[in-house]
Amino acid sequence: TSPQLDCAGRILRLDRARVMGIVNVTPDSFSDGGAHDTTEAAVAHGLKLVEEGADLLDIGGESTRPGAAPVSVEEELRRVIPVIEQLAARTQVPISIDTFKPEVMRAAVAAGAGMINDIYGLRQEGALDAAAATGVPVVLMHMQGEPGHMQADPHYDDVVAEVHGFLVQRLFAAEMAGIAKKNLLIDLGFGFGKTTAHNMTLLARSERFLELGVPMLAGLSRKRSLGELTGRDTPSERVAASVAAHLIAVQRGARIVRVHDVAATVDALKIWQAVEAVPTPRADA
Ligand SMILES: Nc1nc2[nH]c(S[C@@H](C(=O)O)c3ccccc3)nc2c(=O)[nH]1
Repeated sequence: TSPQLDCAGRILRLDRARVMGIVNVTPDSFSDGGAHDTTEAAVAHGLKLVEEGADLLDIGGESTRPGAAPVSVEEELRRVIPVIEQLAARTQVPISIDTFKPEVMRAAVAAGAGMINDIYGLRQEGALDAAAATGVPVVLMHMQGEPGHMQADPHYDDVVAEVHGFLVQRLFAAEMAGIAKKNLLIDLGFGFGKTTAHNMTLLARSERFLELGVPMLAGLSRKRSLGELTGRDTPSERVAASVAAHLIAVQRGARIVRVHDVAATVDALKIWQAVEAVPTPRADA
């Protein structure tokens, strides 16, 4: 049986790389920031990404960009719950909640989310128990430091070994908390306490993490490192770089890519899948 994730009843097959579309529900990312506008615009954006071919959506109510103001539980719930309810009702794809707050995890799954995406790798107080109680798959991501200062001066003796060790520890903690291994995914956390050199080293050596035995998610979409490498100072000018980076991530083992530009990424992966489908010549042929 080919690998798959049961996202609260919505099955995400991992027989081929899957595309996770990003839906940010942060007032500053929509028109006048009014609550109704924000919900409506976020739902419309999510529906558009599914039309473009997204296999699942990632709903985030708190920007974790360096320097972003923290958001209260109440405010984050006000932002994400209506969007999750509407998208779960109007699409068939699994909905992931991008949060590190236990209360938001529980409420989001109750509202229809089928996956938890936690940039803190369930390290916040109560997060392990909350995630275990929901029974949905969880993405455990590596981050060095905190969003507020993680990019000040990231340093590793051996970035691959240190990220690997962190993920081994989080996988163990999650399984000890009662989360089945079939419900666990890992993510190297590109841009979370890493220089561009660190990010490229991790991307180059992604296959090293496959021995952990769980699907890997990669998120490089429009990130600063891609801007540094291309000279594209505006995130929306980093589409080609993002597509290239995610194609490489898939070639080196990633099973899910978290992207803004769904249509472009879906097209690129179709070419990859066509090449993957070509049978390997028989040794004696
Ligand atoms: N699992 C997983 N979740 C994620 N959430 C985000 S937020 C991202 C942004 O797109 O703004 C971002 C980029 C750089 C700094 C802060 C926030 N990035 C990921 C990721 O790489 N993996």
